[in-house]
Amino acid sequence: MKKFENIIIGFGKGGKTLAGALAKAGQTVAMVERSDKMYGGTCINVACIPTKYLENQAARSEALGGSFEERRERYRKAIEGKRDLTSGLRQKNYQKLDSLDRVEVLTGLGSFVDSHHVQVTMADGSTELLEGDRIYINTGSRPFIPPISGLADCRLAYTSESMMELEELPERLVVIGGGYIGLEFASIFANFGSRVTMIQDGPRFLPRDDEEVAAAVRASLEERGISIITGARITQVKEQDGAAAVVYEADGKTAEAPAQAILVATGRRPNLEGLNLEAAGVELTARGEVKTDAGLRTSVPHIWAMGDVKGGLQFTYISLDDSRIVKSQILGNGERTTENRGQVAFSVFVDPPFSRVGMSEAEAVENGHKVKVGRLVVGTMPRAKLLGRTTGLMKAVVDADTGLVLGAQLFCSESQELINMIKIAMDAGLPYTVLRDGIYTHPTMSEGMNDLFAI
Ligand SMILES: Cc1cc2nc3c(=O)[nH]c(=O)nc-3n(C[C@H](O)[C@H](O)[C@H](O)COP(=O)(O)OP(=O)(O)OC[C@H]3O[C@@H](n4cnc5c(N)ncnc54)[C@H](O)[C@@H]3O)c2cc1C
Ligand SMILES: NC(=O)c1ccc[n+]([C@@H]2O[C@H](COP(=O)([O-])OP(=O)(O)OC[C@H]3O[C@@H](n4cnc5c(N)ncnc54)[C@H](O)[C@@H]3O)[C@@H](O)[C@H]2O)c1
Repeated sequence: MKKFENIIIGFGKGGKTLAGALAKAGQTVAMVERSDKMYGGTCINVACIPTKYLENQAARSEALGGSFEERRERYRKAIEGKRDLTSGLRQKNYQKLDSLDRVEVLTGLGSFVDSHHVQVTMADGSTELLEGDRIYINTGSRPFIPPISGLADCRLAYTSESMMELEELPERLVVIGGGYIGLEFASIFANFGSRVTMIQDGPRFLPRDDEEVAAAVRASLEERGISIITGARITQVKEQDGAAAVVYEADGKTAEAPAQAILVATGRRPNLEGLNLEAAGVELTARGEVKTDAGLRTSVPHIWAMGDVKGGLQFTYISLDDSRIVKSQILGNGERTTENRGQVAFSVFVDPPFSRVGMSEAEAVENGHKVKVGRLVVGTMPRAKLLGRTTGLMKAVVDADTGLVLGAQLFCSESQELINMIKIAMDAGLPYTVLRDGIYTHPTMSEGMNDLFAI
């Protein structure tokens, strides 16, 4: 049996960052990762980085235009390029931890034996027993596959991960789900040249976002040829002769969407497979997530959880911040918690990207604020014009009494960068006039703040 001060199960963003910090502080760490294809976690291998690479390649391909055959060839090259990128990152991530004297990386499935012992089962079936003073669960999430008749057996149905290994560009793609993965893949494959249909169950497109901005996002996707069906009940997936069809009911009618490929993007659930949490006495929430307090401690005092496995927002930067919170508990003064981490912004990388932070106008009013709303049509901005990226709308919500920024929704080129500036202003408690009256470099999208906040 090997003894460590810290055992981390899962080589995700939170886990690897914490491992480095603990080792730097002189502590020993065992990093347990079940797959040699996943060093560095979901983000760099099968999620954020490869999707954003493909998003960039797809936009370039769309700009070049050409026949479906030419687009198909560019798609194949992009898949190859994506593999090179992720394998390079994976190797770097492994080396970065493996090169640390106090860290040992063990490649095998981690399972609790009791609250201080983890058994690691390697690919060849051999096992190693570890003892840890403190244990951290960072096992991420996996796709939820809804119980739709014919879906589980359909060979043309993919998750986001298997879809990115698809060698051939499908002529027709049906995306099930209108969340972040659904939107990003719909946008990517439309830019590569597939005919895309997106089907979601809920009646409202982007249900948590400002209606006017959501309508602008929808109109832009539809103009790009993506067909969006909301309020649908999918009843069956059919497959015959190398083609598939998604059967659904919407507006009181039954219809079929034909497909060469179906992407299932209906949410992700905590990855607890094989962990044997009961043996450690770690409790789950009613939703099946690892239950944690504001310091990310589980129901067992020397076990913590970070990232997707503990539920809540599923983003790489949340897992990263979770590691800061745990580090603050273990190595610091325990001040940082989930309650004081500040505003969390989101960006969905459609083309152009859509980003938000804080409250929408409707949410602010519901929360009892008297609001002032700024609105900017992106097509009027010099930067948007010179880039030829004139699609978009920005909205900002300000508390009319205090002048504090309550939120912003930006659908425009570079919104994934702009939103962080607004987040900082909100965290710092700056009045909106600081953004309104700032001197910005020109010609940039940032200078839009002068007009957006001129309210
Ligand atoms: C297609 C897609 C695109 C995304 N795009 C973005 C984006 O642009 N920006 C963003 O911020 N977020 C994005 N996300 C979300 C983001 O990827 C996740 O929130 C993040 O990767 C979760 O990290 P984590 O630290 O919780 O764990 P992960 O990175 O998921 O790591 C968990 C690790 O644990 C391992 N593991 C699991 N069980 C065991 C076990 N029992 N023993 C040993 N090892 C185990 C897994 O193999 C895995 O390597 C995207 C997600 C997807 C699916
Ligand atoms: N840019 C980013 O930061 C980024 C990108 C991709 C994914 N992610 C993360 O990954 C997570 C998972 O993404 P996701 O898109 O799978 O989940 P999601 O929860 O965002 O969306 C799921 C969608 O599927 C729909 N749905 C569920 N069951 C359905 C059914 N039977 N028929 C039709 N529609 C159905 C839901 O209404 C919803 O539109 C997200 O929480 C997100 O945080 C982030």
